[in-house]
Amino acid sequence: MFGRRKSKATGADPTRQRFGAEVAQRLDSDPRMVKADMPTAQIYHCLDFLDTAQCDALVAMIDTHRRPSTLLSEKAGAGFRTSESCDMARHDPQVRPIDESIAAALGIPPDHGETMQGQRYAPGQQFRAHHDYFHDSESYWKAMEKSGGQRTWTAMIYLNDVTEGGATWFPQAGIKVMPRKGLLLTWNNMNPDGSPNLLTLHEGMAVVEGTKYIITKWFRERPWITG
Ligand SMILES: O=C(O)CCC(=O)C(=O)O
Ligand SMILES: [Fe+2]
Repeated sequence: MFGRRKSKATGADPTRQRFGAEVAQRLDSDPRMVKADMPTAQIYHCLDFLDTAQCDALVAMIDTHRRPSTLLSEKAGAGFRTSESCDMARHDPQVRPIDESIAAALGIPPDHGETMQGQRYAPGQQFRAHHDYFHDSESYWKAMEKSGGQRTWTAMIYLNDVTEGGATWFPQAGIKVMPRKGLLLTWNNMNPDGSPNLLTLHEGMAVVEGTKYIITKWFRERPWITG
């Protein structure tokens, strides 16, 4: 009689609240994980999450497949995301165990993860300040709602050391993370009540010298359907 209620990208949400709490509990109980000391956002890191050989193998794949990065939003202008990226083949024997180990560290079923993204930044390239969660106001939301819904946690791994620049900066949470080979950085894009956390605004700062390679995983609130 009332039709199906469409879920929204924003506002408090019990599913996202539970999701956030369960992942935080998992990370808190893992001695490898270090929690950033701040009340405003849930941000963790883990040194040497990947070893040198794993990082080098992913870098080689990114170099083979890279193409100019794209954006979901139609509102961002030129220069917003100037890096190169690629999808990392999910079932590749070198990718799959890494994909699964990230999901296991967060305690999220692997099918909630979007395809792992590889990214490469040459000097001067950057990803300007953005949120990883989806906005209701954007035209992409309808499609995203059907393919697993909101993005909850992000996990990133730096695949090399960068000579200068290339930090991941959260200007509102007040934290800047320098690239370090093998380091995993992960954060909850939601608040404890399941609403989007505006303070997770972050930027991939321009590389000054060297080249920056990372992989990124975005985890949805429901299984991500590849269509
Ligand atoms: O390059 C970085 O440090 C940040 C990357 C990022 O924000 C993303 O992939 O969503
Ligand atoms: Fe991001």
